[in-house]
Amino acid sequence: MSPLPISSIRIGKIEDVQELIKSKPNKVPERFIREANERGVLVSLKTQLHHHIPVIDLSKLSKPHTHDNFLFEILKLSQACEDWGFFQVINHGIEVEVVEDIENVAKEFFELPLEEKKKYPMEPGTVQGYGQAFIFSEDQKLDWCNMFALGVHPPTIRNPKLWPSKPARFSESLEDYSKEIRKLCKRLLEYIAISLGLKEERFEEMFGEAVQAVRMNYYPPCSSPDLVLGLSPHSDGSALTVLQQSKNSCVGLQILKDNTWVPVLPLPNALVINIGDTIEVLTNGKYKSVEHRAVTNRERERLTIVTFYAPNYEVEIEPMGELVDDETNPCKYRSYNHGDYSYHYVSNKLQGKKSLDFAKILN
Ligand SMILES: COC(=O)C(/C=C/C1=C(C)CCCC1(C)C)=C/O[C@H]1C=C(C)C(=O)O1
Ligand SMILES: O=C(O)CCC(=O)C(=O)O
Ligand SMILES: [Fe+2]
Repeated sequence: MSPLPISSIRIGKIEDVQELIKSKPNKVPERFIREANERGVLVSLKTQLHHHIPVIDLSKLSKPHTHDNFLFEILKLSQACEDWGFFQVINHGIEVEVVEDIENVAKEFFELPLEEKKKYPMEPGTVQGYGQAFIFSEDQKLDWCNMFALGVHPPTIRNPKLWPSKPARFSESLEDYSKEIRKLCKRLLEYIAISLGLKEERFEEMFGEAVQAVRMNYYPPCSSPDLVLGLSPHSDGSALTVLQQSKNSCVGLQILKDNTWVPVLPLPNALVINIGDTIEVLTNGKYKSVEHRAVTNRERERLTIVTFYAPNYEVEIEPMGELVDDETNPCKYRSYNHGDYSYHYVSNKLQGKKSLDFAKILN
Protein backbone atom coordinates (compact mmCIF):
# COMPACT_ATOMS: atom_id res chain seq x y z
CA MET A 1 0.00 0.00 0.00
CA SER A 2 1.87 3.09 -1.19
CA PRO A 3 1.26 6.57 0.26
CA LEU A 4 -0.78 9.24 -1.50
CA PRO A 5 1.09 11.60 -3.86
CA ILE A 6 2.47 14.16 -1.43
CA SER A 7 2.70 17.00 -3.94
CA SER A 8 -1.07 17.09 -4.43
CA ILE A 9 -1.87 17.61 -0.75
CA ARG A 10 -1.97 21.07 0.88
CA ILE A 11 -2.68 20.78 4.58
CA GLY A 12 -1.47 24.12 5.96
CA LYS A 13 0.59 24.44 9.12
CA ILE A 14 -0.04 21.65 11.60
CA GLU A 15 0.71 23.00 15.06
CA ASP A 16 2.34 20.59 17.46
CA VAL A 17 -0.05 20.59 20.42
CA GLN A 18 2.58 20.00 23.08
CA GLU A 19 4.60 22.98 21.79
CA LEU A 20 1.46 25.08 21.52
CA ILE A 21 0.56 24.74 25.19
CA LYS A 22 4.13 25.56 26.26
CA SER A 23 3.52 29.08 24.95
CA LYS A 24 0.40 29.32 27.20
CA PRO A 25 -1.91 30.94 24.60
CA ASN A 26 -4.88 32.75 26.13
CA LYS A 27 -7.19 31.30 23.45
CA VAL A 28 -7.32 27.96 21.66
CA PRO A 29 -6.33 28.60 18.01
CA GLU A 30 -9.26 28.67 15.60
CA ARG A 31 -8.12 25.59 13.68
CA PHE A 32 -8.80 23.40 16.72
CA ILE A 33 -12.24 24.82 17.56
CA ARG A 34 -15.18 22.58 16.61
CA GLU A 35 -18.72 23.58 15.73
CA ALA A 36 -21.18 23.05 18.60
CA ASN A 37 -22.97 20.29 16.63
CA GLU A 38 -19.70 18.34 16.36
CA ARG A 39 -19.34 18.18 20.12
CA GLY A 40 -22.52 16.08 20.53
CA VAL A 41 -24.65 15.05 23.47
CA LEU A 42 -22.99 13.47 26.47
CA VAL A 43 -24.84 11.04 28.75
CA SER A 44 -25.79 12.50 32.12
CA LEU A 45 -23.47 11.81 35.06
CA LYS A 46 -26.14 9.60 36.65
CA THR A 47 -26.47 7.49 33.51
CA GLN A 48 -22.68 7.25 33.22
CA LEU A 49 -22.56 5.37 36.52
CA HIS A 50 -24.82 2.64 35.14
CA HIS A 51 -23.51 2.63 31.59
CA HIS A 52 -20.37 0.53 31.50
CA ILE A 53 -18.96 -1.31 28.55
CA PRO A 54 -18.94 -5.07 29.28
CA VAL A 55 -15.96 -6.68 31.02
CA ILE A 56 -14.76 -10.07 29.78
CA ASP A 57 -12.64 -12.17 32.13
CA LEU A 58 -10.25 -14.02 29.82
CA SER A 59 -9.21 -16.46 32.56
CA LYS A 60 -12.77 -17.79 32.43
CA LEU A 61 -12.18 -18.64 28.78
CA SER A 62 -8.62 -19.97 28.94
CA LYS A 63 -9.00 -21.87 32.25
CA PRO A 64 -12.73 -22.27 32.87
CA HIS A 65 -13.85 -24.09 36.04
CA THR A 66 -16.73 -25.67 34.18
CA HIS A 67 -17.99 -25.76 30.62
CA ASP A 68 -20.97 -23.67 31.75
CA ASN A 69 -18.58 -20.94 33.00
CA PHE A 70 -16.93 -20.97 29.59
CA LEU A 71 -20.26 -20.72 27.76
CA PHE A 72 -21.48 -17.92 30.01
CA GLU A 73 -18.37 -15.80 29.24
CA ILE A 74 -18.70 -16.55 25.51
CA LEU A 75 -22.31 -15.36 25.67
CA LYS A 76 -21.18 -12.14 27.40
CA LEU A 77 -18.59 -11.67 24.65
CA SER A 78 -21.18 -12.19 21.94
CA GLN A 79 -23.54 -9.64 23.55
CA ALA A 80 -20.69 -7.16 23.97
CA CYS A 81 -19.80 -7.41 20.26
CA GLU A 82 -23.45 -7.09 19.18
CA ASP A 83 -24.65 -4.38 21.53
CA TRP A 84 -21.53 -2.30 22.20
CA GLY A 85 -18.77 -3.20 19.74
CA PHE A 86 -16.50 -2.53 22.73
CA PHE A 87 -15.46 -4.43 25.84
CA GLN A 88 -12.63 -4.47 28.37
CA VAL A 89 -10.60 -7.61 29.01
CA ILE A 90 -9.23 -8.48 32.44
CA ASN A 91 -6.90 -11.36 33.35
CA HIS A 92 -5.53 -11.22 29.81
CA GLY A 93 -2.24 -12.82 30.86
CA ILE A 94 0.09 -10.09 29.54
CA GLU A 95 2.71 -9.35 32.16
CA VAL A 96 2.38 -6.02 33.86
CA GLU A 97 6.06 -5.20 33.12
CA VAL A 98 5.43 -5.43 29.36
CA VAL A 99 2.40 -3.14 29.62
CA GLU A 100 4.18 -0.65 31.89
CA ASP A 101 7.31 -0.64 29.78
CA ILE A 102 5.55 0.40 26.57
CA GLU A 103 3.73 3.11 28.52
CA ASN A 104 7.02 4.43 29.85
CA VAL A 105 8.83 4.47 26.51
CA ALA A 106 5.84 6.08 24.79
CA LYS A 107 5.78 8.79 27.46
CA GLU A 108 9.54 9.31 27.16
CA PHE A 109 9.21 9.58 23.39
CA PHE A 110 6.53 12.29 23.55
CA GLU A 111 8.60 14.17 26.16
CA LEU A 112 11.59 14.43 23.79
CA PRO A 113 12.35 17.86 22.29
CA LEU A 114 10.37 18.56 19.14
CA GLU A 115 13.57 18.59 17.06
CA GLU A 116 14.19 14.96 18.03
CA LYS A 117 10.64 13.82 17.26
CA LYS A 118 10.71 15.65 13.94
CA LYS A 119 13.39 13.21 12.78
CA TYR A 120 10.49 10.78 12.27
CA PRO A 121 7.92 12.90 10.42
CA MET A 122 4.53 11.68 9.30
CA GLU A 123 4.60 13.08 5.77
CA PRO A 124 1.31 14.44 4.39
CA GLY A 125 -0.74 11.60 2.95
CA THR A 126 1.07 8.90 4.96
CA VAL A 127 0.09 7.29 8.25
CA GLN A 128 3.41 6.34 9.82
CA GLY A 129 5.65 8.59 11.90
CA TYR A 130 5.16 11.55 14.26
CA GLY A 131 2.51 14.17 13.54
CA GLN A 132 -1.21 14.25 12.78
CA ALA A 133 -2.75 11.68 10.46
CA PHE A 134 -5.87 12.02 8.29
CA ILE A 135 -5.39 15.70 7.41
CA PHE A 136 -6.06 16.35 3.74
CA SER A 137 -6.89 20.06 3.41
CA GLU A 138 -5.97 23.48 4.79
CA ASP A 139 -9.44 24.12 6.17
CA GLN A 140 -9.78 20.78 7.98
CA LYS A 141 -10.00 21.11 11.77
CA LEU A 142 -7.15 19.64 13.81
CA ASP A 143 -7.38 17.22 16.70
CA TRP A 144 -5.89 18.16 20.08
CA CYS A 145 -3.42 15.31 19.84
CA ASN A 146 0.11 14.37 18.82
CA MET A 147 0.44 10.93 17.25
CA PHE A 148 3.23 8.52 16.59
CA ALA A 149 2.30 5.55 14.38
CA LEU A 150 4.31 2.61 13.07
CA GLY A 151 3.58 -0.44 10.96
CA VAL A 152 4.83 -3.47 12.92
CA HIS A 153 3.93 -6.66 11.09
CA PRO A 154 4.55 -8.16 8.56
CA PRO A 155 8.07 -6.70 8.21
CA THR A 156 7.23 -5.48 4.68
CA ILE A 157 4.99 -2.70 6.11
CA ARG A 158 7.77 -1.41 8.37
CA ASN A 159 9.60 1.79 7.66
CA PRO A 160 12.80 1.27 9.70
CA LYS A 161 13.79 4.94 9.29
CA LEU A 162 10.80 5.85 11.46
CA TRP A 163 11.73 3.60 14.40
CA PRO A 164 13.26 6.04 16.89
CA SER A 165 16.69 5.64 18.44
CA LYS A 166 15.48 7.50 21.56
CA PRO A 167 14.46 6.40 24.07
CA ALA A 168 17.00 3.60 23.65
CA ARG A 169 14.54 0.91 24.78
CA PHE A 170 11.80 1.98 22.37
CA SER A 171 12.22 -0.67 19.65
CA GLU A 172 12.79 -3.56 22.06
CA SER A 173 9.77 -2.58 24.16
CA LEU A 174 7.58 -2.23 21.10
CA GLU A 175 8.69 -5.62 19.75
CA ASP A 176 7.96 -7.33 23.11
CA TYR A 177 4.64 -5.57 23.49
CA SER A 178 3.55 -6.25 19.92
CA LYS A 179 4.27 -9.98 20.24
CA GLU A 180 2.05 -10.20 23.30
CA ILE A 181 -0.73 -8.13 21.74
CA ARG A 182 -0.56 -10.28 18.59
CA LYS A 183 -1.09 -13.43 20.68
CA LEU A 184 -3.97 -11.73 22.47
CA CYS A 185 -5.63 -10.74 19.16
CA LYS A 186 -5.34 -14.33 17.88
CA ARG A 187 -6.93 -15.66 21.09
CA LEU A 188 -9.71 -13.07 20.98
CA LEU A 189 -10.49 -13.96 17.36
CA GLU A 190 -10.75 -17.63 18.38
CA TYR A 191 -13.26 -16.76 21.11
CA ILE A 192 -15.14 -14.46 18.75
CA ALA A 193 -15.33 -17.29 16.19
CA ILE A 194 -16.70 -19.64 18.87
CA SER A 195 -19.24 -16.99 19.92
CA LEU A 196 -20.49 -16.97 16.30
CA GLY A 197 -20.78 -20.76 16.17
CA LEU A 198 -17.76 -21.04 13.85
CA LYS A 199 -14.69 -23.22 14.24
CA GLU A 200 -12.07 -21.41 16.30
CA GLU A 201 -9.43 -21.19 13.55
CA ARG A 202 -11.85 -19.56 11.11
CA PHE A 203 -10.37 -16.03 11.26
CA GLU A 204 -6.75 -17.13 11.62
CA GLU A 205 -7.06 -19.23 8.47
CA MET A 206 -8.76 -16.42 6.58
CA PHE A 207 -6.43 -13.57 7.66
CA GLY A 208 -3.11 -15.10 6.54
CA GLU A 209 -0.09 -13.14 7.82
CA ALA A 210 -2.09 -10.51 9.69
CA VAL A 211 -1.21 -6.80 9.52
CA GLN A 212 -0.43 -5.13 12.83
CA ALA A 213 0.18 -1.43 13.38
CA VAL A 214 0.55 0.68 16.50
CA ARG A 215 -0.42 4.28 17.16
CA MET A 216 0.55 6.18 20.26
CA ASN A 217 -1.78 9.09 20.96
CA TYR A 218 -0.74 11.87 23.33
CA TYR A 219 -3.41 14.39 24.33
CA PRO A 220 -2.01 17.33 26.34
CA PRO A 221 -4.36 19.16 28.74
CA CYS A 222 -6.48 21.81 27.02
CA SER A 223 -7.63 25.07 28.63
CA SER A 224 -11.01 24.83 26.79
CA PRO A 225 -11.71 21.09 26.51
CA ASP A 226 -15.32 21.73 25.47
CA LEU A 227 -14.24 23.52 22.31
CA VAL A 228 -11.89 20.88 20.89
CA LEU A 229 -11.75 17.16 20.19
CA GLY A 230 -8.79 14.94 21.12
CA LEU A 231 -9.54 12.60 18.24
CA SER A 232 -12.33 13.00 15.68
CA PRO A 233 -15.20 10.49 15.65
CA HIS A 234 -14.39 7.38 13.63
CA SER A 235 -14.69 3.63 13.48
CA ASP A 236 -11.48 1.61 13.12
CA GLY A 237 -10.64 -0.03 9.80
CA SER A 238 -9.04 -3.00 11.55
CA ALA A 239 -10.55 -6.36 12.47
CA LEU A 240 -9.81 -5.77 16.15
CA THR A 241 -8.27 -2.85 18.01
CA VAL A 242 -6.56 -3.10 21.40
CA LEU A 243 -6.36 0.12 23.37
CA GLN A 244 -4.23 0.68 26.42
CA GLN A 245 -4.73 3.84 28.47
CA SER A 246 -1.68 4.87 30.50
CA LYS A 247 -1.95 4.75 34.26
CA ASN A 248 -2.32 8.47 34.98
CA SER A 249 -4.39 9.31 31.95
CA CYS A 250 -7.65 11.21 32.25
CA VAL A 251 -10.84 9.50 31.06
CA GLY A 252 -11.16 10.45 27.41
CA LEU A 253 -12.47 7.67 25.20
CA GLN A 254 -16.17 7.99 24.36
CA ILE A 255 -18.32 5.67 22.31
CA LEU A 256 -21.52 6.53 20.47
CA LYS A 257 -24.44 4.58 21.86
CA ASP A 258 -28.06 5.45 21.09
CA ASN A 259 -26.92 8.86 19.77
CA THR A 260 -25.14 9.80 23.00
CA TRP A 261 -21.46 9.79 23.83
CA VAL A 262 -20.72 7.33 26.62
CA PRO A 263 -17.32 7.58 28.36
CA VAL A 264 -15.24 4.44 28.85
CA LEU A 265 -14.03 4.33 32.44
CA PRO A 266 -10.75 2.41 32.49
CA LEU A 267 -10.31 -0.50 34.90
CA PRO A 268 -6.88 -1.19 36.42
CA ASN A 269 -4.85 -3.67 34.33
CA ALA A 270 -7.58 -3.97 31.73
CA LEU A 271 -7.27 -3.48 27.98
CA VAL A 272 -10.07 -2.00 25.89
CA ILE A 273 -10.98 -4.01 22.79
CA ASN A 274 -13.13 -2.86 19.93
CA ILE A 275 -14.55 -4.47 16.85
CA GLY A 276 -13.27 -2.88 13.64
CA ASP A 277 -14.93 -2.46 10.24
CA THR A 278 -13.51 -5.77 8.97
CA ILE A 279 -15.33 -7.89 11.57
CA GLU A 280 -18.51 -5.87 10.97
CA VAL A 281 -18.32 -6.80 7.27
CA LEU A 282 -17.37 -10.44 7.88
CA THR A 283 -20.29 -10.91 10.29
CA ASN A 284 -22.66 -9.08 7.92
CA GLY A 285 -23.26 -6.41 10.56
CA LYS A 286 -24.00 -8.76 13.48
CA TYR A 287 -20.93 -7.52 15.36
CA LYS A 288 -20.62 -3.74 15.23
CA SER A 289 -17.70 -1.45 14.54
CA VAL A 290 -18.83 1.39 16.77
CA GLU A 291 -18.05 5.06 16.29
CA HIS A 292 -15.81 6.51 19.00
CA ARG A 293 -13.74 9.60 19.73
CA ALA A 294 -11.42 11.02 22.37
CA VAL A 295 -11.93 14.19 24.40
CA THR A 296 -9.42 16.16 26.44
CA ASN A 297 -9.23 17.41 29.99
CA ARG A 298 -8.42 20.85 31.43
CA GLU A 299 -5.76 19.62 33.86
CA ARG A 300 -4.71 16.15 32.90
CA GLU A 301 -2.97 14.62 29.94
CA ARG A 302 -3.92 11.37 28.24
CA LEU A 303 -1.69 8.80 26.61
CA THR A 304 -2.99 5.76 24.75
CA ILE A 305 -1.25 2.95 22.92
CA VAL A 306 -3.47 1.53 20.22
CA THR A 307 -2.88 -1.62 18.16
CA PHE A 308 -4.74 -2.24 14.91
CA TYR A 309 -4.93 -5.90 13.90
CA ALA A 310 -6.19 -6.70 10.43
CA PRO A 311 -6.09 -9.34 7.66
CA ASN A 312 -3.20 -9.44 5.22
CA TYR A 313 -3.56 -6.92 2.37
CA GLU A 314 -4.00 -9.80 -0.12
CA VAL A 315 -7.15 -11.13 1.54
CA GLU A 316 -10.58 -10.78 -0.07
CA ILE A 317 -13.22 -9.75 2.45
CA GLU A 318 -16.96 -10.40 2.26
CA PRO A 319 -19.69 -11.39 4.70
CA MET A 320 -19.17 -15.02 5.76
CA GLY A 321 -21.65 -17.39 4.16
CA GLU A 322 -22.67 -18.77 7.58
CA LEU A 323 -23.95 -15.32 8.57
CA VAL A 324 -25.89 -14.48 5.44
CA ASP A 325 -29.38 -15.69 4.60
CA ASP A 326 -31.01 -14.41 1.42
CA GLU A 327 -34.44 -14.49 3.06
CA THR A 328 -33.87 -13.33 6.62
CA ASN A 329 -30.46 -11.64 6.60
CA PRO A 330 -29.42 -10.56 3.10
CA CYS A 331 -25.83 -9.63 2.33
CA LYS A 332 -25.14 -6.01 3.37
CA TYR A 333 -21.56 -5.59 2.05
CA ARG A 334 -19.86 -6.31 -1.25
CA SER A 335 -16.67 -8.27 -1.61
CA TYR A 336 -13.40 -6.27 -1.65
CA ASN A 337 -9.66 -6.60 -1.23
CA HIS A 338 -8.43 -5.62 2.27
CA GLY A 339 -5.40 -3.79 0.85
CA ASP A 340 -7.79 -1.61 -1.18
CA TYR A 341 -9.86 -0.93 1.92
CA SER A 342 -6.76 0.00 3.93
CA TYR A 343 -5.75 2.43 1.20
CA HIS A 344 -9.25 3.91 1.10
CA TYR A 345 -9.31 4.19 4.91
CA VAL A 346 -6.02 6.04 5.24
CA SER A 347 -6.74 8.31 2.24
CA ASN A 348 -9.80 9.88 3.84
CA LYS A 349 -10.34 12.02 6.90
CA LEU A 350 -11.83 10.44 10.02
CA GLN A 351 -15.56 10.93 9.66
CA GLY A 352 -17.67 8.65 11.79
CA LYS A 353 -18.45 5.43 9.96
CA LYS A 354 -18.19 6.97 6.50
CA SER A 355 -15.24 4.78 5.43
CA LEU A 356 -17.45 1.73 5.50
CA ASP A 357 -19.63 3.18 2.70
CA PHE A 358 -16.82 1.76 0.54
CA ALA A 359 -18.29 -1.71 1.09
CA LYS A 360 -22.00 -1.11 1.76
CA ILE A 361 -24.54 -2.50 -0.65
CA LEU A 362 -27.06 0.29 -1.02
CA ASN A 363 -30.62 -0.77 -1.80
C1 LIG B 1 -2.45 6.56 11.91
O1 LIG B 1 -2.72 5.25 11.57
C2 LIG B 1 -3.96 4.75 11.65
O2 LIG B 1 -4.82 5.33 12.20
C3 LIG B 1 -4.23 3.49 11.05
C4 LIG B 1 -3.19 3.00 10.26
C5 LIG B 1 -2.59 1.89 10.43
C6 LIG B 1 -1.57 1.41 9.56
C7 LIG B 1 -0.25 1.80 9.73
C8 LIG B 1 0.21 2.79 10.76
C9 LIG B 1 0.84 1.23 8.91
C10 LIG B 1 0.37 0.54 7.69
C11 LIG B 1 -0.81 -0.29 7.94
C12 LIG B 1 -2.01 0.39 8.54
C13 LIG B 1 -2.88 1.05 7.49
C14 LIG B 1 -2.85 -0.67 9.22
C15 LIG B 1 -5.41 2.85 11.25
O3 LIG B 1 -5.49 1.57 10.87
C16 LIG B 1 -6.67 0.95 10.61
C17 LIG B 1 -7.12 1.15 9.23
C18 LIG B 1 -7.12 0.00 8.58
C19 LIG B 1 -7.64 -0.30 7.22
C20 LIG B 1 -6.60 -0.98 9.42
O4 LIG B 1 -6.44 -2.14 9.12
O5 LIG B 1 -6.33 -0.44 10.62
O1 LIG C 1 -7.07 7.51 22.55
C1 LIG C 1 -8.20 7.08 22.58
O2 LIG C 1 -8.86 6.97 23.59
C2 LIG C 1 -8.86 6.67 21.29
C3 LIG C 1 -7.88 6.21 20.26
C4 LIG C 1 -8.50 5.67 19.01
O3 LIG C 1 -9.69 5.52 18.91
C5 LIG C 1 -7.63 5.33 17.89
O4 LIG C 1 -6.42 5.56 17.97
O5 LIG C 1 -8.16 4.79 16.88
FE1 LIG D 1 -10.15 4.28 17.12
